[in-house]
Amino acid sequence: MNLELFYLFLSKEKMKFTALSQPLVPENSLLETFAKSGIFVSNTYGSKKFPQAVIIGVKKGGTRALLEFLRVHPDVRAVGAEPHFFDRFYDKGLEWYRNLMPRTLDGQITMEKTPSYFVTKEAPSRLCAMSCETKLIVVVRDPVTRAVSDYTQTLSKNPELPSFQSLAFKNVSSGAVDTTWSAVRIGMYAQHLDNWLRHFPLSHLLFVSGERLVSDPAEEMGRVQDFLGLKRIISDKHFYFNHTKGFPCLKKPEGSSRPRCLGKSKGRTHPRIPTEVLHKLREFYRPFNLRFYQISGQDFGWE
Ligand SMILES: Nc1ncnc2c1ncn2[C@@H]1O[C@H](COP(=O)(O)OS(=O)(=O)O)[C@@H](OP(=O)(O)O)[C@H]1O
Repeated sequence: MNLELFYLFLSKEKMKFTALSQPLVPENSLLETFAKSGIFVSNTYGSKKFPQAVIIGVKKGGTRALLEFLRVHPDVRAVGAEPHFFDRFYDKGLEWYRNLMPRTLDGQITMEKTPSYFVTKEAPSRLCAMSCETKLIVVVRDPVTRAVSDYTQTLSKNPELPSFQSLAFKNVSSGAVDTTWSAVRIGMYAQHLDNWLRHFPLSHLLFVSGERLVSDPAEEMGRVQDFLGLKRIISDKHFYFNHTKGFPCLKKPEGSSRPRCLGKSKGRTHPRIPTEVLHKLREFYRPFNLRFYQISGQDFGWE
């Protein structure tokens, strides 16, 4: 096989391969197949590129689900773990960051997700210093539910944690919300968005509804694929609703024995929070939500 033909074959095979089972089968398996068949291949196809699209937030919005669903697409390659480059590891330098990326062939998009970028003051200017052309995706979710989800995660690591209401309010009876608590602060989306819009035009941002990602993943994934300039490949036929999990999961990829739901840390049972506490928090968020709808041009329908 001449080299050009071989790369074409490799690229086509890889497309099929990533579409069906990317997260379950190590990418080296394809190369092993070639090795077994006597064809020598070094693990250097494609190249490591800076991400052209980044899922920047929000924490507990549904960012893992979005990334895993996107990875079904043959033209998307993504880092599995969160790199935290633009918040924690910026001093390691851009080459360090690029090296974390998977190799991509021409036409494939490199992606990563780190939900804390959305609330990191320095992240927009740093990301723009890499490339102001980067497409940014934000998965947003009702900030009250998001705060409870955030609290649930911390509680799962520290069962001695004080109650939700004692953390959310400076004074529960006066209803003064403690905006220094990160679980509250992250949900003030409009404020964080202002910071991003100082560096990126609104057209570079896509807001994904965390609620619709659960109720109608195919529809939401359609919007995401359009925004990324990808062919609409991920569709209804990739999802089924798993009633035990209470969430949509990916159907069994070919060659795998099981369908794929996200792990136990996604879709935790939330503790019961008193209704009046949730009500007070809803009132607090209302003006922020309205401003967020105005800026983004989308009404997410949170009460
Ligand atoms: N398909 C599917 N399966 C499981 N979970 C799903 C799914 N789609 C969205 N979600 C919601 O994602 C919430 C976790 O959000 P993130 O992945 O952004 O969390 S994290 O910031 O990365 O920790 C997680 O929050 P909790 O329910 O509070 O655990 C889920 O509600």
